[in-house]
Amino acid sequence: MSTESEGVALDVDRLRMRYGTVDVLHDVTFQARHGEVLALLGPNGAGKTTTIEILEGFRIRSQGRVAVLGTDPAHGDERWRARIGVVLQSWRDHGKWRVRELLAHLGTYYTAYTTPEIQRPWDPDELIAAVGLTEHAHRKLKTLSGGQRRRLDVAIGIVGRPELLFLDEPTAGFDPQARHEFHDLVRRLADDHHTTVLLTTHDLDEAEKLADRILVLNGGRIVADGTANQLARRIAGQDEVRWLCAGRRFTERTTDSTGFARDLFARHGEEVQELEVHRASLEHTYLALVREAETIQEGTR
Ligand SMILES: Nc1ncnc2c1ncn2[C@@H]1O[C@H](COP(=O)(O)OP(=O)(O)OP(=O)(O)O)[C@@H](O)[C@H]1O
Repeated sequence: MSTESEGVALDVDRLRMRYGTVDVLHDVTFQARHGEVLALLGPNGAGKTTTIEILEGFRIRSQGRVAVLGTDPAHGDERWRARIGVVLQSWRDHGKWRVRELLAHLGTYYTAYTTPEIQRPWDPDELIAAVGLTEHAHRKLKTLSGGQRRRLDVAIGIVGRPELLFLDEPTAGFDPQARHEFHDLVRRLADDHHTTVLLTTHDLDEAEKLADRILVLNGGRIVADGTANQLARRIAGQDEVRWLCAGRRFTERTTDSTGFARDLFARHGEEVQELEVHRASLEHTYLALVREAETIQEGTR
């Protein structure tokens, strides 16, 4: 049975990439299930864009096995490509086109790839509403602001209702409201449409808010893979649980705060008040993971 039929949308096994004589990806291995949102984090030059471009079929890997929706992206055909969405850095061409006109035009390409499960393309007016561009539907592209263009980039990436969406730093340049709306849109794509999403970002709050799982890439190696909670625990070890019971304040450290809280309520019921669970922030965790990986890599040089 193929991994795709087992619910795996992305399957990357010992992926290597070499530019000239320099290895920039070393045995990168991870999987994503259908409907999962994965954030790829890592310092500048870690290999995030290279990884994404290999998965998109835009770069040919040096070694390793890669399956994207069950297909090797180096040999993906048009039908495969129609199932993938890519949000590229800003769409600069077609300045004279209008927003709705361009989306309706690009959408026609996907009609042939409609399946019983997925009606392609996305209705242009619904799509424009989903990315918050309704007021600007009839504006020419060259008159859009940077943030509005970025929303359009996202709309172009999803017009074919992709089953898998790649987003490379999608919210760079967004104002807080646009960022918030974009986060809602990505969560809706994953939750309601079962779209798998792989995004790169330098915004740790974004990763924490959006991602079901976080991968940290450093120096071309995956140095962590897990939920924000799991990563925090790996570094900080334990959560701190605080609560008030019969007028007294308590603090306890635990590796299983959910189980701890369940027991607490089972034992003390409504006497438990003001329950708080604190864990290391993702920023703290991320910096510690990158530092830890750099120490190990220096030791092996
Ligand atoms: N075409 C290329 N030829 C040679 N080296 C390259 C090429 N593209 C990328 N690299 C190198 O590969 C490494 C990984 O680059 P990549 O762009 O994948 O990193 P990144 O994690 O996306 O970085 P950033 O956060 O800065 O976007 C870097 O050392 C970069 O200099």
